[in-house]
Amino acid sequence: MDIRKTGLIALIAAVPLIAVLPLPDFWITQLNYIGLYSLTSLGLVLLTGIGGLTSFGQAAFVGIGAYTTAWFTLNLGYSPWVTLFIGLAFTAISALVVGVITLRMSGHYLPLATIAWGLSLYYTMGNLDALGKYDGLLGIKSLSIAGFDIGQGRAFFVLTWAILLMLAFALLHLLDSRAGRAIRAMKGGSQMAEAMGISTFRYKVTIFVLAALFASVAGWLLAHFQRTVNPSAFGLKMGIEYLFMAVLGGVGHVWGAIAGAGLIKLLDDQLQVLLPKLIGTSGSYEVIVFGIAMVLVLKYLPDGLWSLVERKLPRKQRKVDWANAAALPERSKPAAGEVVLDVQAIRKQFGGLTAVNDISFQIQAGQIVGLIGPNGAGKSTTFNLITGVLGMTSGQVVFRGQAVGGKPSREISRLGMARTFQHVKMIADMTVLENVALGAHTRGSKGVLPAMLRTNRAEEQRLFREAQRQLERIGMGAYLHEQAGNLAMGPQRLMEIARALCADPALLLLDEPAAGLRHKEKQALADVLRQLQREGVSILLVEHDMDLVMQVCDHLVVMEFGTLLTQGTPAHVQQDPKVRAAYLGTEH
Ligand SMILES: Nc1ncnc2c1ncn2[C@@H]1O[C@H](COP(=O)(O)OP(=O)(O)OP(=O)(O)O)[C@@H](O)[C@H]1O
Repeated sequence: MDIRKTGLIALIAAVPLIAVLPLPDFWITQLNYIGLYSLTSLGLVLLTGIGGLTSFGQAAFVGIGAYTTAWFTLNLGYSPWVTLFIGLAFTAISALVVGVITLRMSGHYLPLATIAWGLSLYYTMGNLDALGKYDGLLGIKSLSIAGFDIGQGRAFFVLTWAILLMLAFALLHLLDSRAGRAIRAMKGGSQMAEAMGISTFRYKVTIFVLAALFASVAGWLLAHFQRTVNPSAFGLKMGIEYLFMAVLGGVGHVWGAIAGAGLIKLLDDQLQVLLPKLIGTSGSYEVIVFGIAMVLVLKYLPDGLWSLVERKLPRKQRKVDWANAAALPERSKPAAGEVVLDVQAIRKQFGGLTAVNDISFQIQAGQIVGLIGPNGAGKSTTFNLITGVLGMTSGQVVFRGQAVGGKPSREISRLGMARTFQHVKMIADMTVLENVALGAHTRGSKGVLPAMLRTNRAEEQRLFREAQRQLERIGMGAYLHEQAGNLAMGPQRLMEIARALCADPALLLLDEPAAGLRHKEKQALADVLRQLQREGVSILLVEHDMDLVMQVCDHLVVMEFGTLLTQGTPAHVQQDPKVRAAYLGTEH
């Protein structure tokens, strides 16, 4: 049995064991708090560590869960088992509203917005008479099942840690799924994910709500454990502390959330006693120590303390269980000779600079068209106009008979236009197979909940089967389980092509696929492109390597200073004096 499995079994077995061992009550209470804090910091692993969205406002969601159950049980006599769901509903609604408003913001605006949200909820809780103002609400009843008190001590420990472990496993399942790969793809920016047809905004809102729900469950438990609620537990200071826990533990790792919460809770208690003794006066000196520890961790161990453990653990290879999975549905392919792409006088102006000046060309089914020109000619901009990454100033792009100008890149990609990037965009810590499966995102449908409940297995097998098929198609069958970040440039670029092919595209757009490749790798790439062409794939190739372009292209479009210099067969273009002059930099 591998060490990971042993560790997990030990963790699961520890819960009932701790409950029956004669541990002092103090330690059970400590573990109860660690469990409660871990629930919130687990949400932050998803939101901040995996999704790349920083929130200082999680404590406010803990507050919504806590105050809802307190108010409904105290004033209306509802059962806590009902108020849990009322609290979750309130949390979901408020997270949805806050999320929809703030998650379109980028950079530092989002953390600032979550600070504002955390502050405003804190003062709302502190100023409402119905919520007992800053004194809060007292006399909340303990949790019980059939008259048996499970709201304190060991029983509460079992309840909290059972919920925590259940959610931790649900999160692990989520991260290893179609939805999880989409969430992981957002961290380095939204461009790659959107090009895979993923609505990054929808996933951002989803993980924001999910993290808030985790916090809400913690709030519900906390209210019945402490039997009182007041705003101080849900203010900005706590919001920052939750973030500390997640970052210190290892914000990218599920188990890091628990490690971080445990460490902060235990250190906090010890330092509160030790530091005043050492310094000789009382004060919140532990905050200063945490601040320094945080800076050191961020500087020297940005992936948190859990990454030290993770490094020591053996990597588990995914079990190949999809050999008999059903094939994914395929889109209808263009007939030979059909115009797949019709670029009609597209123009892009950046202020006074016309980067693309009324460029027109067509691609027919099964053709490889090369878009060439000196540096700064406007090739990448043209590429981005076609794929919807940039909006055009004027003109139109017709893809398979449909005008796509003005559509966002994810919609264009869903119509069957798949692309690679000039600078490879991938998730370095995922395997090649998982990266490639991301390309088939729009060919699956299972979302977050089926992933957490693990009812998505059949679809996952179909996606992996397709990813393997595409990797084998381009000769990368031996790399399935390799970590993508460990690949050399050549295989990385091939991996991107396999990922694009996973979308079952009618048109493949390759942005400088030969850049950084060695001679042999370029030859292999040329073979792959010719093979794809034989299989009926149409390709638009932006490329500087003239040998490759002349070898594989049927038709060339030459640009210079944003304008169309000429177009035609490679032989025709090679003979054109204007092209020679453009490349040699002479007058024409
Ligand atoms: N976002 C932008 N804002 C302003 N100018 C831009 C922007 N993107 C590109 N440009 C300008 O548009 C022109 C065309 O750039 P583009 O990157 O499309 O050329 P290219 O042919 O792809 O060059 P290369 O081969 O070096 O990648 C350049 O003068 C560039 O500086």
